[in-house]
Amino acid sequence: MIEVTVILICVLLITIITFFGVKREHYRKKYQVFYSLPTPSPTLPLIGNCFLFYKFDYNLLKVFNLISEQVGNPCAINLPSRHYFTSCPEELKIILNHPDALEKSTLYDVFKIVFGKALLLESVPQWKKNRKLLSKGFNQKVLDGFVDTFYKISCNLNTKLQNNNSDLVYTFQKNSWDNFNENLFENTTNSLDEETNEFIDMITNGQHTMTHRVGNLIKMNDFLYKFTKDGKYLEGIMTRAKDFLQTIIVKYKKKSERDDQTNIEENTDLMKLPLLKLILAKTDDEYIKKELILFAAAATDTTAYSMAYTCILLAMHPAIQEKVYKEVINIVGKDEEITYNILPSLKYTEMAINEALRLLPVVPWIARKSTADIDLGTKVIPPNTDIHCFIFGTHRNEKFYPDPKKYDPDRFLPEEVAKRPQFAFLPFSRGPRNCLGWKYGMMAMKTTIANIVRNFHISTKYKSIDDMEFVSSIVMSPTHPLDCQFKIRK
Ligand code: HEM
Repeated sequence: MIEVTVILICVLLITIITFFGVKREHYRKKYQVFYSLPTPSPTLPLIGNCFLFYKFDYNLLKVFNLISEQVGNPCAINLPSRHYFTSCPEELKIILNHPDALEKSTLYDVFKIVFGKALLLESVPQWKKNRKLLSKGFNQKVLDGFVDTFYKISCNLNTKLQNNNSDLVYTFQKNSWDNFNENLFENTTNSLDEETNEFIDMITNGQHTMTHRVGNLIKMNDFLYKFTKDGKYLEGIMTRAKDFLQTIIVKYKKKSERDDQTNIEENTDLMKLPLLKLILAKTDDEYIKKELILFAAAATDTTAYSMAYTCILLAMHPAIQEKVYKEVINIVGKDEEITYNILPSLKYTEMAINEALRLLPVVPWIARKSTADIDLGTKVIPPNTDIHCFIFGTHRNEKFYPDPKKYDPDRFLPEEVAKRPQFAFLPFSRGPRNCLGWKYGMMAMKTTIANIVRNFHISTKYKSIDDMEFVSSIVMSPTHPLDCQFKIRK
């Protein structure tokens, strides 16, 4: 009897070992290329390549540029689990369109403290529902209705730029904040007339504080983080931000009590429905505030930095600036209002902005997570792998952009665009989970830049983009005030 039991146990053990052996071999073969990708060295026990974040003081741009240059691209990074890193347009096309790469990377978990269940980080099933609903706040009719505000506020901006003593980026942040409040919160702010703005400061400081969690194993732990100085600081910011939003919500609710009570969720033919109304239709108070914070942050910083970079690049290239000026004068005139129907005709202005977004992409990096195999043709990425899409690297690849550091809007002539892979240009990301506000951003930037250029000669001391230095957390910002002068055109 004992002998039979021993034989049975042996057979069972051999079966189990063979089963796992075959499975392991199958796994190894399937993901062989992925597991043999080069990684930055050294890879340290427990922390892998996380030390790179400390080494470069959490400047993600420096870390990713170093990896690109030294290891090559695509490659893998150990953070401490194995992450995939690419800036190759053909791969980005597969990844960003893939239904199993719509989840956000676990690295973004550090931002959940602020954005929580908001659209940017929400997991896929709920994200799909929310995205469908909130997209209604950005249909073309709604966006066209925003342009008179963009124009009005850009006129106020011009009066400030004449004697601009404050930081260029800060001035543009105030401009974007006023745009955003009036268009999307139905709340008039005059931050351009104020010295400082608390909410903008919170967005800037909060973002840097959150990024310092990436790669820090203690700070990445939510429980421990609460007891750190940064954790307490961030909690303070959140309380103040929520108080601010509460006043907007109360104001809006009072106003809408007087309006007719439309059932927003069921109404499918909404021509002009502000984003705030769509978000407030939800019942979860915590969700509402985090979604509002996300939109405020997403809309303010991104467009502000991009407009500041466009101005600097135009200042560095007077001939290009003159071409934009001539287009605006020919199409709009010197003093006429810039209206929504004119915007599509400002083609060269758009090319100049696109080229600025290519050269200095305000969001230089995004990260997703695979929920199943992602077959890239040359390799298969396993499920549960973090995937880093290094947009900055794509935009500076000389294969698609010869002399990549040169500012040349003609790269965006239709015939030039047609020569490149579509995913070689992705400042707003691409695919179903791209930037929801990209059209809003482009329309705001076109109106504002056109109105600036027709009124000012812009100049700067910089001769090349290498005269400036940038740091990247979520958005890429300069490490110093930007030098830029605005002299009124006679
Ligand atoms: C120059 C301006 C802007 C740039 C370069 C930009 C860029 C981006 C990028 C790269 C993403 C990440 C997409 C991904 O993970 O694949 C994103 C997401 C997002 N952006 Fe923007 N953005 C800009 C302006 C705006 C504006 C003006 C708004 C709102 C009014 C906005 C709202 C959002 C939202 C809600 C998401 C999350 C989308 C989702 O996960 O479904 N963005 N943006």
